[in-house]
Amino acid sequence: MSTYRHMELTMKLLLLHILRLFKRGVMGYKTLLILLLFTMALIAIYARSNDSLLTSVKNTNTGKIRPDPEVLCPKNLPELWADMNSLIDARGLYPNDFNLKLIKSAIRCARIIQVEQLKVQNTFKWLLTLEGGQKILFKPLLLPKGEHEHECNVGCEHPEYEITAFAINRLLGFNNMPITTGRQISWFEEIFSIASKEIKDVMKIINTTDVCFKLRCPTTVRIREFCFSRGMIKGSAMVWLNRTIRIMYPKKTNFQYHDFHIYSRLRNKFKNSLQGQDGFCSLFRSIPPYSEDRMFYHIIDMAVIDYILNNIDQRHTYIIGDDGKTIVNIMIDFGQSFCPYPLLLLGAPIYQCCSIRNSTFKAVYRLRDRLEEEFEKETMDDPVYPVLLPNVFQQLQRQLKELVSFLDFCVAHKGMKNVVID
Ligand SMILES: Nc1ncnc2c1ncn2[C@@H]1O[C@H](COP(=O)(O)OP(=O)(O)OP(=O)(O)O)[C@@H](O)[C@H]1O
Ligand SMILES: [Mn+2]
Repeated sequence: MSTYRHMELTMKLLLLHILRLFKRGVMGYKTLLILLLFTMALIAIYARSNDSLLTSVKNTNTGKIRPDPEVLCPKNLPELWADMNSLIDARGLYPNDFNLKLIKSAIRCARIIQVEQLKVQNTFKWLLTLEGGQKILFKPLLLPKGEHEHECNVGCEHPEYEITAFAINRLLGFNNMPITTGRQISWFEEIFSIASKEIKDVMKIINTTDVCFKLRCPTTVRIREFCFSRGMIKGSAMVWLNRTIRIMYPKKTNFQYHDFHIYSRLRNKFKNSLQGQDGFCSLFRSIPPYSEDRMFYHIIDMAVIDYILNNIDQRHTYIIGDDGKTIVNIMIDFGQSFCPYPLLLLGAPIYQCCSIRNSTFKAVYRLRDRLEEEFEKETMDDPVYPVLLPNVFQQLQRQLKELVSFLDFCVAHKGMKNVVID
């Protein structure tokens, strides 16, 4: 029971006791009056303190919400968001020389003006509108870092892996994942006053300082309560693309990128093709749009990142460019990364096809030699820092090394000029 509920009951009992004593003639009118006045004063003080509880939490948290006082919050937000959105083209979502630091600090500290609950799929998520109009997909960190609720994180996902995926996507020069960073949000200071009844109904305020909600991870029976101390919620914040997002389903077949995956083996007609048969890659390449180089090598890039992150959930996803025609390949959905089991088949597009873009090939080897320092540089100022626990980071290092060994194998068997494509 909360302290306040306790106080309320104690005061009611005190009142009853005073009245009982008066009835028994133990006290006179004067004593009764004094005691009643004293009790009423106590109730008034209690009511005031209860009323100001939200404010008092708010006050103690002031100054702690902004992640890093060193990073100034950008002022010209509407222009900043507009510039960012105008940079999307067929090559990706932002250019190599883009000022990510500035955008990330804007995502971390811009005022939240609207919050919507997105239909809960695998992950509890809010769609936030930040000052200047940019929408952000916010997924709170629920499970403790490194804890696996279910095999391969199906069910309750890990939003810190979205932040990791963005860093790796960036370090490999793909630049096709929507910009993602950690953000800390205060329920009391930033959400409460703008939240709809639907959102407030989900959240429970306990002891008026901790905010909790109950959630059943879709694949598990158990309902868990997740609590945020002082209402401070950390999570991943991803730029929302105001576009139609589509998943690639090649025409006249149910054959798609997922067909390489161990998890989709059961659902597709090509299940036997996955068992390392040589013909699989040429079959894949003969199916539009994978007959087109740009599409095929995007699949290889996806396999690179999925292998490094041991992620089972990615699909070939794209948006349409400003001209209404061009396909812009993007990468999303990494909350199920770092499956604790080795999933060799995630690397099938690499070791079966043995064909990769020169830029990806070089970036993979470069990253292998500098992963620790580069990842640290990308994430050191993140509010969710350290983004990965040491054992998960070691898994990342291991997976990257294995990926390099696939490429070594390809080069040894097919020769560099047949593996690396310009
Ligand atoms: N940055 C984004 N911009 C626009 N739409 C997005 C973005 N990220 C995700 N979406 C849309 O929201 C859907 C759900 O997002 P996401 O896959 O990240 O959530 P999830 O809870 O992990 O769901 P899933 O069950 O598919 O794993 C996506 O399929 C996509 O259509
Ligand atoms: Mn997901």
